[in-house]
Amino acid sequence: MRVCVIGTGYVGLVTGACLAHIGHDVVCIDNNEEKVKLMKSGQSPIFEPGLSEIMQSAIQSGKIEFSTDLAAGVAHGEILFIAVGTPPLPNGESDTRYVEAVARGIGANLNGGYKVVVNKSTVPIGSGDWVRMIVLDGIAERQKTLVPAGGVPSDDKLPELAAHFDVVSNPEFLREGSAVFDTFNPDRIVLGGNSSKAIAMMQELYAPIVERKFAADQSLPPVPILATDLSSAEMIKYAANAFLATKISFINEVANICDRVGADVTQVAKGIGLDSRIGNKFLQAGIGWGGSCFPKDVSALIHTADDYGYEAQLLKSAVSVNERQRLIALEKLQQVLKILKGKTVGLLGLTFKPDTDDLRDAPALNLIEQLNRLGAKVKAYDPIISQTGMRHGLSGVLVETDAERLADGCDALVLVTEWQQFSQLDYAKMAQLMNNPVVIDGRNFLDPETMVRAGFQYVGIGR
Ligand SMILES: NC(=O)C1=CN([C@@H]2O[C@H](COP(=O)(O)OP(=O)(O)OC[C@H]3O[C@@H](n4cnc5c(N)ncnc54)[C@H](O)[C@@H]3O)[C@@H](O)[C@H]2O)C=CC1
Ligand SMILES: O=C(O)[C@H]1O[C@H](OP(=O)(O)OP(=O)(O)OC[C@H]2O[C@@H](n3ccc(=O)[nH]c3=O)[C@H](O)[C@@H]2O)[C@H](O)[C@@H](O)[C@@H]1O
Repeated sequence: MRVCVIGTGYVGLVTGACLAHIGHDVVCIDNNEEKVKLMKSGQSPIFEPGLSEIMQSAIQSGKIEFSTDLAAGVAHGEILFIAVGTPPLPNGESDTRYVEAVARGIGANLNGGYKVVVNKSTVPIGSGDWVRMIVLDGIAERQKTLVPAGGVPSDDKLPELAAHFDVVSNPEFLREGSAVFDTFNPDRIVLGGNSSKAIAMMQELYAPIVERKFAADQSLPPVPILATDLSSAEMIKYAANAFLATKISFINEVANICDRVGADVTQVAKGIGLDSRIGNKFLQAGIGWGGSCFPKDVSALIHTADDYGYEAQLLKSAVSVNERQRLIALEKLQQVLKILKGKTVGLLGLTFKPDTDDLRDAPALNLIEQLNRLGAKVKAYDPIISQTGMRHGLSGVLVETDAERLADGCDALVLVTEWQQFSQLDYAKMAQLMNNPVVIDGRNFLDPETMVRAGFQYVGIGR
């Protein structure tokens, strides 16, 4: 099928490359010229395992193209994905201006053939109908420009074009760091909309994935497709992220109680996770959830509830537990070192989770800010950020090129991100290079006994 993906970030580029990999003809549009230039040369502007490989093979087989030309993308695609960002506004509400610009642009460039406009971006509930309205506005604006000078505006073609597109909500559930894997191995595909024609086209688009043709385990039953109305699909996305974020806040709260009573949260998580009603995923206690989505999506849902006069108390608590948890490493550093002024703290990891280069709303950023405020010097080593020099949004921290340089002269280390590489460092050597070999394990990732044998004082979260 002919697909156009507008917005080539973590979601758009992965979606475009994966759809090209399974045989569709994809045009990816972005208004960032630098990014488009890079992608045309076969390079991915983001770090995501497996992405460059499938991008390059799709380029070679002619299945994917990159462009800044929205008109050409709209003309090409029978399915048009909107995958631009929806960042948070200061009041927590979702900023939908990029979605609006794209929807208007789609309307202004519709060419008469039937199109499915797909909301892949995470958008406030009700956005499906709103996007339809904006596309219609775009069509109407173009109609006006087609009127000859001095002529009477005519809406003649408007009904025809308006009848030739439908809007579908197709929320995305991929995780950064495993985005390609998640796209080929989804737990479900949600399709919201009221046009059976549009839903049928989406089912055709996803058929190879549904049939597990590109799955890690091809013997699994087909991927469930859930067809819903627009609003329910939009709500499913927010509810899923809010539930997962709340689950993490829950285990972090339990960890803080464990710390006080002398229990070990890693054992407690195992014990409750074996109950199939609870499940063992997303029960890893630590320094809190971050990233580009959990914080903004939970805030947006709270804001939506507020708009309808409902106070989302549980969600607000999940957020406040998380805000406090973001500072737990600082509390522990103060317990061990007492005074932080003049001390040097080394951070192992900067990104909000492993296997990504994404620093958006990373817990490391809060920690750096607070340590600076208290007069500590902060250094960091991150396997990706240290290598690529992608330091956007980073200040008040010296980024070292390896873990031993990081350890040199430190009064404590804090493991912020559980990069797999951090399980294989030469901690005995690192301990010798430090002023004071203390490690705060912000992700309960390291083995306490190994760390003690290496000469460290080990402090975990709730263990
Ligand atoms: N990052 C993630 O893991 C996930 C994100 N989402 C949602 O997907 C959406 C996109 O998120 P990301 O991919 O992280 O965003 P991103 O910020 O990485 O990428 C957005 C892209 O859209 C481009 N763009 C903005 N305005 C444009 C326009 N008018 N025309 C063409 N391109 C334009 C930007 O240049 C950028 O490349 C958001 O709504 C997010 O909540 C959903 C699931 C997972
Ligand atoms: O909407 C989105 O953007 C995406 O948000 C999350 O994906 P992502 O943010 O990429 O990464 P996660 O693996 O969910 O981790 C989010 C945060 O929670 C933290 N986390 C995760 C799991 C856990 O047990 N404990 C914990 O503290 C991570 O360290 C990270 O800071 C969801 O898992 C995806 O399903 C969703 O599509």
